[in-house]
Amino acid sequence: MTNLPDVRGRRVLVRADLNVPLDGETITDDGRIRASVPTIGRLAEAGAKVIVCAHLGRPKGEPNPEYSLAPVAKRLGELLGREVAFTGEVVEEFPGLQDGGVALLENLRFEPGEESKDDAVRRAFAGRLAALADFYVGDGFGAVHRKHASVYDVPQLLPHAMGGLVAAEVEVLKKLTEDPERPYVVVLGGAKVSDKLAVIANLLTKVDRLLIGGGMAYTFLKAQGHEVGGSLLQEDQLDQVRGFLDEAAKRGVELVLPVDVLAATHFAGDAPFDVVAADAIPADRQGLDIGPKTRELFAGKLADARTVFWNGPMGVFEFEPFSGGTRAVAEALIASPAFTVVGGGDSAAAVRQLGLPEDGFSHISTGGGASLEYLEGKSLPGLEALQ
Ligand SMILES: Nc1ncnc2c1ncn2[C@@H]1O[C@H](COP(=O)(O)OP(=O)(O)O)[C@@H](O)[C@H]1O
Ligand SMILES: O=C(OP(=O)(O)O)[C@H](O)COP(=O)(O)O
Repeated sequence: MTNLPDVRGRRVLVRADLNVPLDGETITDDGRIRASVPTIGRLAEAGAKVIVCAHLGRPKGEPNPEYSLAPVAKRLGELLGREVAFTGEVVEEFPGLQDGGVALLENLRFEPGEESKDDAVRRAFAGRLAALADFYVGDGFGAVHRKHASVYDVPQLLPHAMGGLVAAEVEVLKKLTEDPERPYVVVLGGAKVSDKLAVIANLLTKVDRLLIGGGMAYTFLKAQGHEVGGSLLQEDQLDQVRGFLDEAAKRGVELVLPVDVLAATHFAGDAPFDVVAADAIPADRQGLDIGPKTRELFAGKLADARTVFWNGPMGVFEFEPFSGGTRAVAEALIASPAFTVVGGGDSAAAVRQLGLPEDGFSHISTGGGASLEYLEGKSLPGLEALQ
């Protein structure tokens, strides 16, 4: 941490990314909590009164018990080896917090001010958060691309510092932006299709190859004129995607799409499915994973890469029958001598859930969208505010 004066006895607000996958109240992967522990622990050791704030999921500005951070408070306490105070309030002063004590606020996205596009509304909420503390530490790397109150506005109201996690993530990603060894391949998948389509225009100016799988692939297949049945689709971005296909061809960037998929009857782990050609998805089916030919195709396209960034699972890996594509890409990266970076909450969780060795990658980042926007060369609100 830089620029932070002696914190003993002072109140420090830490913005962390604790957006972990949950099954009911059970945390299925605690990677992001673990990644947040060093900064929080160090501040507590130094005698600060640490108030942690974070979001979970996308509850859209209103309280929703499904997205409560209560299970996260419990897990954070276990990992820190100290009690974490949690009252279920988004803005809470914790007057009884001792020096070295840690508290967690409830999900910031329960308040409309957190994500508001209206600067005044966002700043008003930021003011309430800033009033809780004397200092701010920005350590939620996975959210630094969001112009949200806790990420962008609060650091403008308080003396602030960049947390160790954000600093370490940026250090690694810098290597990918400064003269990456080629071929440079980016693999995109996952479900945040709209967000990730937005980064492709810029990536096409930087990479040699772009492999597209997961829920991202179907908007491309549809843009090529194929039916995709009930697969994930960003209907309003088809024209934009046609533009990417043209632009890639013009620039000589290889844009590689699935040639086959696992087409399931519905979205469930036990749904019947068939392997079908990517241009022959039946109308009553949805693609939940890339097929075996695509796995081989993608592995081949990764074999000679010297730099790889991968964000977004290739299928619904949470369901075992649809985890094979994600496993195949992960294994291709593990086998590769390239500089390999995996980013994203679910992508990192997938690597761990599939029992793959984390040290098989050069770096596993806690941020997917944040990493992609950094690689685009964009200025990220949460980094800008910490400069
Ligand atoms: N074909 C698909 N259809 C629906 N969801 C998919 C598909 N492929 C992957 N997904 C889902 O994408 C989610 C992860 O997406 P995303 O949040 O974009 O990744 P990350 O968190 O790594 O950035 C996973 O929960 C996975 O089930
Ligand atoms: O999960 C996250 O991003 P990621 O899926 O791109 O890794 C971050 O917590 C940001 O969440 P958001 O994409 O709902 O703003």
